[in-house]
This record gives sequence, structure tokens and C-alpha cells, in this order.
Amino acid sequence: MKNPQINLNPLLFNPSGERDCKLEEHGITMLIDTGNGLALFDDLLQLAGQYVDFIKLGFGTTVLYSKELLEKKLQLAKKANVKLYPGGTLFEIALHKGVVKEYFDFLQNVGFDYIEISEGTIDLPFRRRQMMIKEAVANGFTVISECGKKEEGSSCEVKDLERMLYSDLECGASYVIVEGRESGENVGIYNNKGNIDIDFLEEVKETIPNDMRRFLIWEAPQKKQQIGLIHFWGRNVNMGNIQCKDAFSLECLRRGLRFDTFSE
Ligand SMILES: O=C(O)[C@H](CS(=O)(=O)O)OP(=O)(O)O
Repeated sequence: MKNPQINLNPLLFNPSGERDCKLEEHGITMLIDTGNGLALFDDLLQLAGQYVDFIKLGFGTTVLYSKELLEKKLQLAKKANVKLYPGGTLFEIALHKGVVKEYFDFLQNVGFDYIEISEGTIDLPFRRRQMMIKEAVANGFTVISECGKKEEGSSCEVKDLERMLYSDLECGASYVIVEGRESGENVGIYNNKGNIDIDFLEEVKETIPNDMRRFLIWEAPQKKQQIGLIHFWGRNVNMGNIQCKDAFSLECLRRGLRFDTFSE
């Protein structure tokens, strides 16, 4: 007996393996790569590249690669239409050491187009932050900025997030990340068990209009945080610091192809 023809389209089957919606209609997915080798990186892009927008080379790992390897990673990412950029910590180290210009030159020399401007570890006065974003833009970078501190127990006020979001975009940033670290615990919007401060999200919803909120990327390394953010904001919420191994499962969560978001 012949196999019956099954029409998989109602199951969101995607024969082309490409995202089936326009850029502005899907949620940004940013992965954190803490040191994957080339073969793993290539594999990841082949498997899930179509569901990934950004890959951040975590913390200062960028400078541990040989130039050749870094250039190969950049080439692979570009081919897969994924933007690769170094973690904000590396910018903070450059600023702390007074070598921002050299940092810009290094990134340009290797071929990075994107840069993160953050202040998770250092003090960065507001005017200086604005200047840094403008300088990075003037040097030809697309800037992703970040709001929040890394210190355990640190949280962010909605009014600070709102101020930074408006100001950073005005200065030329393309997105503003909300700090959640690689752990997602005891930092930003997460308590020491990794649970989301829903009151914070409610306040954001009340204070910041939707057309501005879409420029926020929420760091959400844990599955329950990804589910919580999808439940709260919808499947197209922008999320970052997703572990590379979770890229595919996050896309399932977004599409309701998993128990936890079945009815989204
Ligand atoms: O990659 C970085 O520099 C850090 C990683 S973590 O928050 O310290 O885990 O993130 P970033 O958001 O880029 O500051």
C-alpha cells in the first residue's frame, strides 16, 4: 500500500527551511557563543541559522581566537545572514583601558559590522554613553546597546530603561538589550531562582509604547524565562543570550510547537 499523502502545511511545515515571515514580523533571536569551534559553529548555522539573527561572542572570547579562525566564523555567519558581534564586556575593557579607538580598529580590521556598547561592569556616565554610541556609529558600526548591571542582586528601574532606550536610539543604536547575564539569575528582571519580575514587565507595558518596546531585546538564557516572555509579550518577543543548543527549541516555543506554548 502506498503511503498516504499528508499535507503538513497546517503543522507549519516549512519545506524551504526558511523563516516564513518578514523580518519585522518575527522575534529577534540572539545566541551567546562562549567558544564553539568552527565545525560546531558551521553545524549550528546550517541547522538553525535561518531562525537566528545575532550571535554574540560572549564576554572577551573574541580576542582568544586566532585572526584566521575569527575571520572564518565571520564569513560563515555572513553567509548565513547572521550578525556576529563581540560581547559588551570587551567594549567595557577597551574603555576601561582607554583603547576604544584601537578596539574599533581591531573590529573593523577583522570584519565586524556590529558592536555592543554596555556598562554592565563599569561606570559609564550618561553623556559618555551617548558619546560612545555616536562614535561607534560614526565609525561605521551598527550599535546594539545594553541597559543594566551585572552585579548580583542588581536590578534596573523602568524609568532608567525608558530613558536609555529613547536616548540610545536617538544616538543611533539599533536595539537595546535588557541585561540578564548568561545565568539569568539574581540580575535584571530575574530573582535568584530565575523567575521573572512580572510587575516590571507590567510597568514597561504601561510606560513604553509598543513601537518603542520592539527595540528591546530581553536576555533570557533559561527555558522558563523564554516561555514566560512569550506568554507575556507574545511569540515575537526579542530574546537574547540563548544558548546555542537551544536555538531550535526556542523556535519551537515561538511557533507553539511545544507543550509550553501550545495555545499561543
Ligand atoms: O558577553 C558579554 O560580554 C556578557 C555576557 S554575561 O552577561 O557576562 O553573561 O554579556 P553582555 O550582555 O554582552 O554584556
